[in-house]
Amino acid sequence: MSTSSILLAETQQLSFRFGATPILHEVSLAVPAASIYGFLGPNGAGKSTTLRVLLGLLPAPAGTVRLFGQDLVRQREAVLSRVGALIENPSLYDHLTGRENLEVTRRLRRLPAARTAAVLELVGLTADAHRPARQYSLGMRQRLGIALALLPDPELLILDEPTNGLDPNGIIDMRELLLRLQREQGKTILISSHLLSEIERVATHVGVIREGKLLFQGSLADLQLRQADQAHIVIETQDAAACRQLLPAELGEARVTAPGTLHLPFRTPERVAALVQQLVAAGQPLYQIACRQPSLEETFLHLTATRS
Ligand SMILES: Nc1ncnc2c1ncn2[C@@H]1O[C@H](COP(=O)(O)OP(=O)(O)OP(=O)(O)O)[C@@H](O)[C@H]1O
Repeated sequence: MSTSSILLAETQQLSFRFGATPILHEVSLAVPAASIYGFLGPNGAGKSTTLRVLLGLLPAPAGTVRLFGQDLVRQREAVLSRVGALIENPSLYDHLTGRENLEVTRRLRRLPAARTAAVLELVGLTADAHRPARQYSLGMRQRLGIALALLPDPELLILDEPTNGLDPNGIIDMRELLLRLQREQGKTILISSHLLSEIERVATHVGVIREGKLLFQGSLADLQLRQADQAHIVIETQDAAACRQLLPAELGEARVTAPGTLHLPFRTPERVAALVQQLVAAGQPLYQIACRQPSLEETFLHLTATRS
């Protein structure tokens, strides 16, 4: 089996209810080893719930959640010892310095003394380690939270919306940290966000969830392919409605978006050429014709838009 096909975190047909309210519907998440897996969806989609089930913080139906190929329920302690997590904001002692915050946890967990300096370095907080946590910016607090999660040197990091509320510099720092952890430390990172733009530059894989259902899962390249599928052409003419009437077979699925503008799905260049010929033959002026491809963000928004 190749490295990329080994799954470090996996749910199969995971369904979950809070009381009588169904929250997750048969979610089959597959997080490959060495990936940065962006788990995306709007607020309330079920991201945190899924991550909590993966971390054993919410009860999981037996046999449906695996970490490192092992059943979470049966091997709970063994597998969770290999996972580091930051869920919501980190709990910090504000009066203690960054270094002291780490030391408290390191001693409690009986980890080697060298780990504190190592994780401070990794998250870029060495120079600020002597300052009380209360003086830290939100971005620094999040990075200290990640340092805490990294103390036992876990193979898998699970981060729930770590960029929430960060300013652009904080987002850039976080992006660089994630890349460093994956590339230099070989970590696998599962990170949730409601904004594609915050993670599209670092994610290798994405899962898109809406209303508790996984709508898309694959590599970022797969999402880009889906984007290519949604390309369409825009025709500027004099009377869009008249063109549609003249060529019902060719323009039946076109949308008239302005008196002289038609939008229709792009199929092949040959079909575009044929359409242009037919419009001209029918005596319709063609002012402009363009092929438009939605951005990755538009593809994501289209996926997550609530359908009526
Ligand atoms: N303890 C709870 N009891 C009942 N319902 C809950 C509980 N926690 C979350 N929910 C509901 O479960 C659904 C999914 O919430 P979840 O927090 O997993 O979404 P999310 O995608 O992480 O969104 P957000 O970014 O807003 O946290 C929401 O409708 C939420 O109201």
